Amino acid sequence: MPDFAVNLSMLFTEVPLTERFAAAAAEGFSKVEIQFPYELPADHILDLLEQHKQQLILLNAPAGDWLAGDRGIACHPDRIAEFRQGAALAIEYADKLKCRNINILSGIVPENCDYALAEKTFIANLRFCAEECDKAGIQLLTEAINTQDIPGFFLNNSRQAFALFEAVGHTNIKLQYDIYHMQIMEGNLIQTLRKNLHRIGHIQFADVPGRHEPQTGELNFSNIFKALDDMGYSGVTSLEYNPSVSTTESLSWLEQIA
Ligand SMILES: O=C(O)[C@@H](O)C(=O)CO
Ligand SMILES: [Mg+2]
Repeated sequence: MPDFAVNLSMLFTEVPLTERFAAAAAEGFSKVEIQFPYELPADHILDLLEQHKQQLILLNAPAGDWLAGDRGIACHPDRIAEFRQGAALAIEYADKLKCRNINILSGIVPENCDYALAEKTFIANLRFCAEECDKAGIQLLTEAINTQDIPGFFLNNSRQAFALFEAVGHTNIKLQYDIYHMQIMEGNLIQTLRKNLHRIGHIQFADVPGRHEPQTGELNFSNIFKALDDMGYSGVTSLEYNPSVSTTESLSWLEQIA
């Protein structure tokens, strides 16, 4: 079975972020991820991780002004300085929290922005971060996100990601493969994972449709997890779904299929 982690930004939201570490530990999770940890000082998060003997395995770099509609700014030509400042903050948090993976969100292509310029900006920002993360011993990731949930999101399928990696030309960049987004955008999950495992650094999942826990939609997670084992995937696989019931109740699939 995969090495599971739980996303504390989407699960255990019944309680404030500071209490989710304990809630996750009570359900047996020793690995956690947080999309945007910046609302808490890194020292506070470190205390919580140590208290609950947990490892933070992933955080996102700041993604602009989420409430104003930003979903990342790495492809925004006019915000390169802001993006790089955010990347530095992400590395500072990751360093302090001993977190070995940072995810960069490309963002939505800005209105009236030439697509080629957005692509060029994203490539340059990924190259810059790949190098900065490399120096800090951190794996840089970027995630493809479906365009139903986020219309206009620049990076939205695996083929596009792998072509971009060629253009970036740095070894320290891998795909954060989110099974939920990829089922919506391209399907063919197991074959894509198997063929590209060497370029995939982290996996997340939710069922489709609805983005809820396994067994609520169309995906056969029992087969997917078995295939990941069979292909030798040794990374972490994270629960990143909106529970359709309470978080604790939503975990019943773990006993049934995992
Ligand atoms: O899939 C997602 O939505 C996340 O992994 C994420 O980081 C966007 O904030
Ligand atoms: Mg995801």
